Amino acid sequence: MTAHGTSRPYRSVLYIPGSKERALEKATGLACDAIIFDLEDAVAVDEKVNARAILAKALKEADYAARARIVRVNGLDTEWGRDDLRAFAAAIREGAKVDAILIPKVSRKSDLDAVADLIPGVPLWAMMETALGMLNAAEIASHPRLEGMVMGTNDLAKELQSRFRADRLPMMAGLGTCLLAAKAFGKIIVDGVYNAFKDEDGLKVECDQGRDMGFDGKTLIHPAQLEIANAAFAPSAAEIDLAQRQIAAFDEAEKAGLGVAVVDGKIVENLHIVTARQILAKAEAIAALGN
Ligand SMILES: CC(C)(COP(=O)(O)OP(=O)(O)OC[C@H]1O[C@@H](n2cnc3c(N)ncnc32)[C@H](O)[C@@H]1OP(=O)(O)O)[C@@H](O)C(=O)NCCC(=O)NCCSC(=O)C[C@H](O)C(=O)O
Ligand SMILES: [Mg+2]
Repeated sequence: MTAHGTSRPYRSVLYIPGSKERALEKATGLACDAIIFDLEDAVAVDEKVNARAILAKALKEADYAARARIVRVNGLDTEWGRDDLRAFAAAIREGAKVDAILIPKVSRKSDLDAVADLIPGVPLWAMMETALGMLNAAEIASHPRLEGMVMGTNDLAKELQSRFRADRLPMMAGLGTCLLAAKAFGKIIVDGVYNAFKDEDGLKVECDQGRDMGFDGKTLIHPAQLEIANAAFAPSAAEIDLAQRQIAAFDEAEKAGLGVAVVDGKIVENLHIVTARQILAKAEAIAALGN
């Protein structure tokens, strides 16, 4: 379940530079659950103002259907941040469909307050990518306007001066801390990007690790990464089958006045049924998307 008790999938969350008209158009037909329309690091300084206008137009005119539309603005400590927020507050009033505003490099809860005042009524998401943000993850997650968190593992690696490892050992303290914070406050949390976008095997390893940890999905930078993320973060056929059998066995146990059932040699209690129902709800939500 996500923040609002729904099972909206966030298996694949694709970044698209706000300046790239071809990619903005292409995304209307891509099998991603959500799109981060980026005005920050994917957009060159000379393109910042132009990208804002291109993106506002796309979000008014293009049909992104069920995909969640998340706009990543520039930080308020840059010359573009305030104008990005003003432009999108106006675009939303004029009919642009925006599901959330994503704020980069959130380090404190007060970073969210500053944005919340400038764009009332729109859910906020936070990029978790600074060392201070890791230390303040719980208070950031507790913000009432916050709906989701996105790991920014490139910026985090830069701050930590860590090196890439396939097992992501240097990232684990930050990933785990943010995951705990998001889950404690019922927020969505998606994993960071895998930069080597032609390396399918490496991406699969990272997606499986993120799924095992409990992330809702993975941020992606190229359409070629969608299929692997969608598969990794969807309930597998075996998980669906087990969930169905657990629910049936537990129903039978309850009818017999018992609080515990046994399936495949393992105990099933009420808490496992909560998980089983979540798995089935997510599978249904994905089936409804048709991809
Ligand atoms: C990585 C890329 C620069 C590669 O671009 P390109 O060489 O053009 O790729 P292809 O020729 O293979 O593209 C094939 C077609 O796919 C479309 N395309 C490419 N990327 C996207 C995309 N992201 N979304 C939608 N469509 C896309 C191309 O237009 C081609 O279409 P067609 O003309 O029909 O053939 C490029 O993929 C790219 O720019 N990716 C996004 C990079 C990005 O957003 N970076 C910022 C986010 S990462 C980050 O900042 C995370 C965080 O903050 C942190 O700190 O970690
Ligand atoms: Mg970043």
